[in-house]
Amino acid sequence: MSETKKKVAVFSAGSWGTAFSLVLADAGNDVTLWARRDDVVEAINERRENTDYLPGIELPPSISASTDPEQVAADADVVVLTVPSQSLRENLTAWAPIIPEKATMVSLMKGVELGTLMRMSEVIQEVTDAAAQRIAVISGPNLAREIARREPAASVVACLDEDRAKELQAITHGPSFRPYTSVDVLGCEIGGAYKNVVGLAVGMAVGLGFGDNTTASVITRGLAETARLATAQGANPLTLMGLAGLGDLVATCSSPLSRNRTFGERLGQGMTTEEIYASTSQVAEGAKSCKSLLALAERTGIDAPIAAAVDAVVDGRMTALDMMNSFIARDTKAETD
Ligand SMILES: NC(=O)C1=CN([C@@H]2O[C@H](COP(=O)(O)OP(=O)(O)OC[C@H]3O[C@@H](n4cnc5c(N)ncnc54)[C@H](OP(=O)(O)O)[C@@H]3O)[C@@H](O)[C@H]2O)C=CC1
Ligand SMILES: O=C(CO)COP(=O)(O)O
Repeated sequence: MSETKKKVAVFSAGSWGTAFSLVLADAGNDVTLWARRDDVVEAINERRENTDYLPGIELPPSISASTDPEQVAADADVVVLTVPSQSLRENLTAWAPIIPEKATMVSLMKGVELGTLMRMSEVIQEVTDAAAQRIAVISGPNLAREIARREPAASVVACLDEDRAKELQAITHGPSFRPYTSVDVLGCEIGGAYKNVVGLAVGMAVGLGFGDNTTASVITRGLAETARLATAQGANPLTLMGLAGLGDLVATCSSPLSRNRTFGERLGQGMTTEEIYASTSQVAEGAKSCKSLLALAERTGIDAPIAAAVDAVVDGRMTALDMMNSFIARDTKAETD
């Protein structure tokens, strides 16, 4: 449990921002949530519930919300960022001037920026001009709804500054949430972004009606692909075997709560990407990040057959069934397990 109460600003009040606010509140901190819509702020402050994203979950008085970023960021010790990956740069450009200079910035996002191929911590560093040691990442098997229900879960707090990672560990450790520290920011971020792409592939297999042999094969080869890219970029291979790698991959690929797996399942059932976007506003980060991860793999000289095939299905250049067949076909460089 938190020894020192901190003031934490959380941008924004989607499913993970709200659930993570509960983690912070349970650990004894004061949390201010930024939401861009008045109705979300009113529901949180008046009804003590985020009816849009976490209906039925009561929010304690230590969590308040506002649409005013300046009010949210004022005097914050920690600023948590949890907007969709592809809008982070635009959002943070507006918020950078109001973030207190001493505050630790924490990314909860799992994606890689299109075009620049930057990880979220790199975008934060570039936009705010902060030292990399001031930026942390929290990533692990943390499906928002299960966290909000206080089901036990663990996660990784990664920061190049180990003392800062330990401080964040202390202020997030609560009755149902167990954070572990790491200095491997890169490994955690590649693990978090890649598992969404593998979750899409597994969802496609499920949507096509395939069983556990298929999904286990995709998960395992997906982990190999993730580890190949992450280690080539400089990550510790053990990170990919931990909570932010294998742990998150298993949670995402097994759970009907995962938006990426659900998105893949719909593709597997024959819906197009456009039809899926028209049917839901929920974020499936892997549908965008597969392109960035594929480009990152190409730039690094790494074979990434699952990311390539997922990208082709998302773009409508390949059917989900062809993707599964390409997975079995002997058309990649990898021959050993
Ligand atoms: N949900 C989960 O279980 C987990 C999610 N994550 C990661 O957290 C990040 C956020 O996901 P999550 O909370 O689930 O997403 P949600 O779809 O639940 O919420 C998205 C939030 O971002 C806001 N938003 C959407 N577009 C913009 C924009 N252009 N500018 C500013 N705000 C915007 C939404 O506001 P509005 O309601 O007004 O549209 C909403 O508050 C992702 O990177 C995801 O991978 C990580 C771990 C767990
Ligand atoms: O990152 C997550 C669980 O750790 C959430 O996964 P989805 O974004 O696929 O819902």
